[in-house]
Amino acid sequence: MSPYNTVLLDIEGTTTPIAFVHDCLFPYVTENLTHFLEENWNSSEFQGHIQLLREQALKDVENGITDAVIIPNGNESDVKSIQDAITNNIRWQMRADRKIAALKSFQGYMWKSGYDSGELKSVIYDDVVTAFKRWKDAGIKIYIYSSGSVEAQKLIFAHSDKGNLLGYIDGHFDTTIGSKLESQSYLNICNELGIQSSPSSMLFLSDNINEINAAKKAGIQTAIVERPGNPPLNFNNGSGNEHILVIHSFLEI
Ligand SMILES: CSCCC(=O)C(=O)COP(=O)(O)O
Ligand SMILES: [Mg+2]
Repeated sequence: MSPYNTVLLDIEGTTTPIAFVHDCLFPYVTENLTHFLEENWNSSEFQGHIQLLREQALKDVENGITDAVIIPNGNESDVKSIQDAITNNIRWQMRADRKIAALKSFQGYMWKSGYDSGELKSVIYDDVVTAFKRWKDAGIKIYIYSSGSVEAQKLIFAHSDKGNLLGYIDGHFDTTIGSKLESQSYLNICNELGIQSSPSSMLFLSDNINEINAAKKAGIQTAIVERPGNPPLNFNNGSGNEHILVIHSFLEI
């Protein structure tokens, strides 16, 4: 690996166990949804999130996604029918684990209540904190790029089992900069950070081979992170992935 002065980190499967996301964060949304909709119905912030979900559902239908759940507006339907449609829409998107900005920002908005009440506390791998300290001591900048919304990312690092880690992080990116599966998104991040002429000065760590390949194509250095509970990598000869550096802890870098 060549020297790097910026790291870009995925969250789920990389800094945080997939199990925390699927066994704690996602059930928090599905189990509390009905009550949350009733409690927050008159909040303008809440209605802003619902409007994003409504617009996304219309785009989904336009794009031929036949099982998309349309959310009517107040002129078209009564409150109970709208709430049922929102519930069905969110449950459908979460079953499919969609990495769509409207869903992700709604989830982040709901998780805030869970972190504030103490019901949620995130899990960050031990080596991540040690690596954060080492990188900071070496003057290396730390950025996050996750499908989770920026708000949700900040909550994960602020309310972790290792304490508030936000002070280590120089900035956050979510899919509003582009899909994690497209090289252009990584170039956009380099542009934002003013390192477009030297993308190889950045190291991207993720558990997802398709994200790693997209970042590599943009000229960024990469390593794939294999954590307990992540799906097996199965890099067979001929897959084209044999040369990708596999790590099990950030301290191997
Ligand atoms: C950071 S919010 C919780 C995780 C989440 O919803 C998600 O989609 C994370 O995906 P990642 O890109 O970090 O693998
Ligand atoms: Mg991930």
